[in-house]
Amino acid sequence: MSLSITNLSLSFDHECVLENLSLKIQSGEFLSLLGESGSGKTTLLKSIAGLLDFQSGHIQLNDQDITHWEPNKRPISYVFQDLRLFPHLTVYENIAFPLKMHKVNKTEADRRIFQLLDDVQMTGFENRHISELSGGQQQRIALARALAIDPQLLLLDEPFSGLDESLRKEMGQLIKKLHEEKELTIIMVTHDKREAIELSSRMALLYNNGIHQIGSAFEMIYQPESRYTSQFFGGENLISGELRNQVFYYADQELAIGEQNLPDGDYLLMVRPIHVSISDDKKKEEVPVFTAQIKEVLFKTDYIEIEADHPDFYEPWSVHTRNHDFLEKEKNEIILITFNPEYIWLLERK
Ligand SMILES: Nc1ncnc2c1ncn2[C@@H]1O[C@H](COP(=O)(O)OP(=O)(O)OP(=O)(O)O)[C@@H](O)[C@H]1O
Repeated sequence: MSLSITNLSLSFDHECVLENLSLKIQSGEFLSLLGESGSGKTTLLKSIAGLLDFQSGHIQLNDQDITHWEPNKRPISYVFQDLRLFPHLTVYENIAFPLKMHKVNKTEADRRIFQLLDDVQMTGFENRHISELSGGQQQRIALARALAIDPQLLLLDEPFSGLDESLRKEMGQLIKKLHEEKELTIIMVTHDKREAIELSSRMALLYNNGIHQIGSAFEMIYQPESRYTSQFFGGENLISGELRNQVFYYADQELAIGEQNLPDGDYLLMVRPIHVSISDDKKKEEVPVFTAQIKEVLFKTDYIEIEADHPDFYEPWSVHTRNHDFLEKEKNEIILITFNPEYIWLLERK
């Protein structure tokens, strides 16, 4: 099932939240919606589900315009952040609820419920009350209930919030498995970038009442269209310079720019920390080498992060190393840092 949103605009009390937002997703896609708090992620999800009235715009599923359809007539399921399970009903009754609404007969309902319990690894829990389940188990039941009507589109609003890290991982794997097995189309709101990167096929970043950038994890992280996207995905190292005839001039060095075809002008060169390293010596093959001053040495779980500055850096750079000797380094000490010129990206300097 493909989804197409065209020029969606929505305001609350004259406060614009979404403006002329358009989005297309293909059947079987898994899209993550990311953005700062208040950027409109839940509002977009609820608009798709028909739970909010919007001022203008159209929503199509395949080629059918569903803009004015009642929420319960849409082949869409929504898993709310607070799950909204019925606490006084059993697991069985919770999953049976949407099936009753859709007038599915008892034999077929039983078949689906027991299959779903198996799918979410909750076989044997059918007679438990919701209050007798852990947070993670409740999430699984909410997911099973959402899948009961065999939706063509599954909307997940921060489905793993409130779970500890190992349960988050487990739930993530479960959703990924169900996505693949059932060929579901999924849109998931999340605050967790790593989760979005690991689970979804594309990501959309909401900003300024619309989709600021949409693309694969690689595009969002290594080929951001703006400083906003690059900052959102963190860890940017920037140096100012000028592009002339596909050659970038910065500090006292120059670099041929291959992949990006940009007009001449002022740009920021971006390098992700993974492609920046500490150089022991000024070796010939390491062309870009900077003499930088240590600002901070931070112990991270699996690596050491060094913040180092140079007069031409936009802000201090973040350099990661696994060499524990660097824990002994003091502030203001000088180190040589280099980067891999194959993994650079130019951003407009605004
Ligand atoms: N029912 C409502 N009435 C008035 N304003 C609302 C309503 N629902 C949301 N808003 C406002 O719309 C904006 C977008 O809210 P929304 O919940 O979509 O953001 P979000 O990106 O999902 O945020 P978060 O990440 O914090 O969940 C916010 O400024 C919010 O205060």
